[in-house]
Amino acid sequence: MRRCGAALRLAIEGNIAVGKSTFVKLLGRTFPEWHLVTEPVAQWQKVQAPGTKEASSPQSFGNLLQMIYQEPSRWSYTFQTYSCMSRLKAQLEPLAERLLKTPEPVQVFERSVYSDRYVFAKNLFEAGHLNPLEWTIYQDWHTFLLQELGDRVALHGFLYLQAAPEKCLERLHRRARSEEKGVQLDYLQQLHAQHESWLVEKTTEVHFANLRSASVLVLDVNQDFERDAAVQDVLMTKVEAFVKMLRSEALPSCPNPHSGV
Ligand SMILES: Nc1ncnc2c1ncn2[C@@H]1O[C@H](COP(=O)(O)OP(=O)(O)OP(=O)(O)O)[C@@H](O)[C@H]1O
Ligand SMILES: Nc1nc(=O)c2ncn([C@H]3C[C@H](O)[C@@H](CO)O3)c2[nH]1
Repeated sequence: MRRCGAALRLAIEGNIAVGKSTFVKLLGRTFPEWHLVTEPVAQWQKVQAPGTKEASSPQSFGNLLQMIYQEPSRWSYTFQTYSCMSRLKAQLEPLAERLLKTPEPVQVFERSVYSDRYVFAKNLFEAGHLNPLEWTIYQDWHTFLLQELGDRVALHGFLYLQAAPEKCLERLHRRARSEEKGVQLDYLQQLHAQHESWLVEKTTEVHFANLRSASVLVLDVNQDFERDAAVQDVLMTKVEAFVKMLRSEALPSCPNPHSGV
């Protein structure tokens, strides 16, 4: 159970190009006091030695995102170790000073150590790009690390942005990220099915009790919310109600600092 003053922790999940980054920006405008953590794509596009800053060491070891799309069987295991580690680091970052002063802090992560396994790595294994030995090793360290870290990496809820794979492909083409130019509809259909099994149908076997009990808010984002204030309002109202519900569930005995009592 969450202590009074501890942050409520959420992750945004959804298919490639469904609009997560766009949604994060909208959350930032609507709830400026929330702490939002974007997916570290730039880090995957330019892998550098740990502890080096671009100014001090311009050496990059390569674009891992491009490598996995070009040669998935060669690079899937490497990618999933790196993506999961970067997500773990983000989820373990201590609360920013600014958030410590907020009465009801909220942290929102773009994807999580859970989608790393139950969407992407699982899909790569089922597609034959992770071999059984690699998948076994990945799952072994993933379970071990997350069980050891316990509540430190636990999330209270998920905001699942749901849209048809065809819509995601349309947006992916519009965004035109060079590494993704070979992405086909069938890959987005596979990832859509993984999200649905995990977050909606709940048929994916998960290995963490706190993950099973986390709530999921499904948000239909087929409609264009980028340029439509009314659609944005509907989405933000749902998020606000979800957060309120999670707070009352996780903190039944904490006084509400906004209630004036
Ligand atoms: N609801 C929407 N309607 C129309 N276009 C959208 C919508 N949301 C996002 N877009 C557009 O779709 C493209 C992809 O959006 P975005 O980069 O936010 O996706 P993402 O889910 O963060 O992608 P990734 O999975 O690669 O991190 C962008 O060009 C964005 O402007
Ligand atoms: N293989 C694989 N595993 C992941 O955990 C993962 N997370 C994100 N991505 C890809 C999707 C977008 O192209 C791009 C930005 O989201 O990175 C991933 N690919």
